[in-house]
Amino acid sequence: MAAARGLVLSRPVTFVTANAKKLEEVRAILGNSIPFQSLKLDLPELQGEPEDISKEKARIAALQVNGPVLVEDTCLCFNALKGLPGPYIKWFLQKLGHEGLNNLLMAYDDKSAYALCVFSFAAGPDSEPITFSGKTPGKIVPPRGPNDFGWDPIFEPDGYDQTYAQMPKEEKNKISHRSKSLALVKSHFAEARFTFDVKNF
Ligand SMILES: O=c1[nH]c(=O)c2ncn([C@@H]3O[C@H](COP(=O)(O)OP(=O)(O)OP(=O)(O)O)[C@@H](O)[C@H]3O)c2[nH]1
Ligand SMILES: [Mg+2]
Repeated sequence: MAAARGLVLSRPVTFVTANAKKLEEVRAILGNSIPFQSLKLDLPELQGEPEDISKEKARIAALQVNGPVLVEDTCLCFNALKGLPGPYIKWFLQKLGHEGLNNLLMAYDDKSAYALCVFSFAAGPDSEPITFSGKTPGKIVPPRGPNDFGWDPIFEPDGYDQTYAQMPKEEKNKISHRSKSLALVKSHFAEARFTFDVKNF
């Protein structure tokens, strides 16, 4: 059936990530709101500002998939360090661990931080990616809770006495950087009136 208005995507959106925990959360947050499939690829990442990193990931992903893609880049930003480690958190976490990340803030009273998630959508290899940013403020604390996703045990969102890791998943998914960013993605899809030509899926 032809769409009355808007853009028709003749292929499902592919969410490209090498991170299974991200995918799990994206599945839980999106539910059936946007039909998507996933592809496990570790995309190269530019250095620089979060939006530019995310957009470039989307450009590379759209070329590889040759169709519509969603990607995201996640940052953990310490206010005392003027936003660092930011997009480099993956490597800081890998090298320093939770204790080392806490130690980075030892010399500062200000332990405040924010989690930032920047999704990018590219309709195809020839389309300029659009970004959607979601931010959750909080603070860096000694680790509490299960250690099954990145820096969740050391991030305590403002207004909560639990770390992301201690919160039930549904609770984290209601207030997280990722869910805020995905809320914007969802409204973009609703406003742009993307229609999925499901017979091609
Ligand atoms: O505790 C966490 N709670 C989260 O909600 C969360 N989201 C991402 N991360 C971690 O932060 C780094 C981002 O780097 P990142 O965006 O480049 O991800 P990635 O390389 O793992 O996957 P991708 O780039 O293939 O999508 C990686 O170490 C991720 O594991 C999180 N940790
Ligand atoms: Mg990455």
